[in-house]
Amino acid sequence: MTLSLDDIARAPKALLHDHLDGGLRPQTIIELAAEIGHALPATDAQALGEWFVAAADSGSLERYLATFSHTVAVMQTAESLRRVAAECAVDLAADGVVYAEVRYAPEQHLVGGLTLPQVVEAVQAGFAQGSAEAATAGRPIRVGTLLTAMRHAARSMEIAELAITYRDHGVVGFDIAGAEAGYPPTRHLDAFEYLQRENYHFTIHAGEAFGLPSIWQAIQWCGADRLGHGVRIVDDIGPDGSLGRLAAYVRDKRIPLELCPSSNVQTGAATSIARHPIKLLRDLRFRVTVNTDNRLMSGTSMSREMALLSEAFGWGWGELQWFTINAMKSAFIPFDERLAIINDIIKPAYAKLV
Ligand SMILES: O=c1[nH]cnc2c1ncn2[C@H]1C[C@H](O)[C@@H](CO)O1
Ligand SMILES: [Zn+2]
Repeated sequence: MTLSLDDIARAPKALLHDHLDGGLRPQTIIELAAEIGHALPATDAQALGEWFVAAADSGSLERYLATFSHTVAVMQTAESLRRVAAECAVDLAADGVVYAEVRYAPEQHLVGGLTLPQVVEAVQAGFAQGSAEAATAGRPIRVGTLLTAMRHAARSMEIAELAITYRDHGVVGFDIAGAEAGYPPTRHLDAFEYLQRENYHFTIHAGEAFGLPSIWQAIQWCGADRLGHGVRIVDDIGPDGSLGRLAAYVRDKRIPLELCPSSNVQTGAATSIARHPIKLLRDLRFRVTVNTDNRLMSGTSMSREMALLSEAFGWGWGELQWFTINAMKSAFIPFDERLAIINDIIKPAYAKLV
């Protein structure tokens, strides 16, 4: 059975890996760019949306990341950050996402003179506003934020401290992102060690553009709770399904993989949705989650990612519920709050659908 996009949009979903600066509405980019005189590659919303997808469809993570210069450019004031975050919450909720962790790199939003705390507070205000609007519209959503440090830069300790400062104000975790090759996670070991001493949670983009050494460092040196992508863990799985030591560790410890199917095809981490390692990883019962990464650059949504997988692998409500509960189990909010979302929202809704 293949599920339709509309059916899937009605089901509750949980999203752990979505970038704030990778999910703007094209029309919002156009309006914000006009206010500051930023030149865009297209001036009509439809054409701009298509430009992002085509430009990100490059086969290389570095070229994919180059498209963010336009979104980051229009997110340099408190008002623009607030607006983008509010719209993000509204859009995710309208797509049936009931729990989301949205990440962004505060250090990339200082060009207009904001301080790091001002950036965080503007984004938090936007999520509060957007979540309230979504609840009023009958689509309640809970949004937690992850603060990302850019792996080529040298501000990870500062960003880790920022995350701790705002841990009781909606910031639920930390991450590093950016070009992976040449920037191993161990460059930021001091930040990860600090966060561990603070009993905090973090994920690391690893195993996307670079393979097993990156995943191994993220887990065994840095202590990552989850892997951003982690898709290249398949390099440690034999043709007969036998697991190497690292793959076995990841599965045994139930380390969540934040898989992002469409993004992986665009950056060359997977050759197609139909050949995406998510099928093998699910069959082997890794802790697999489904994510959007960058809705603008992939022209996608959480429901669309699920629909693509349903079409490619014949997955139905049973599999979708499994992915959704996996994501909720792996969220960075407290255990009792995760359990409440699973038991009060997700399970009753899927019980009706299955
Ligand atoms: O998939 C990704 N891999 C590595 N870095 C990424 C990915 N998607 C977005 N980023 C970067 C670009 C953004 O500006 C930054 C913060 O969200 O994170
Ligand atoms: Zn990402």
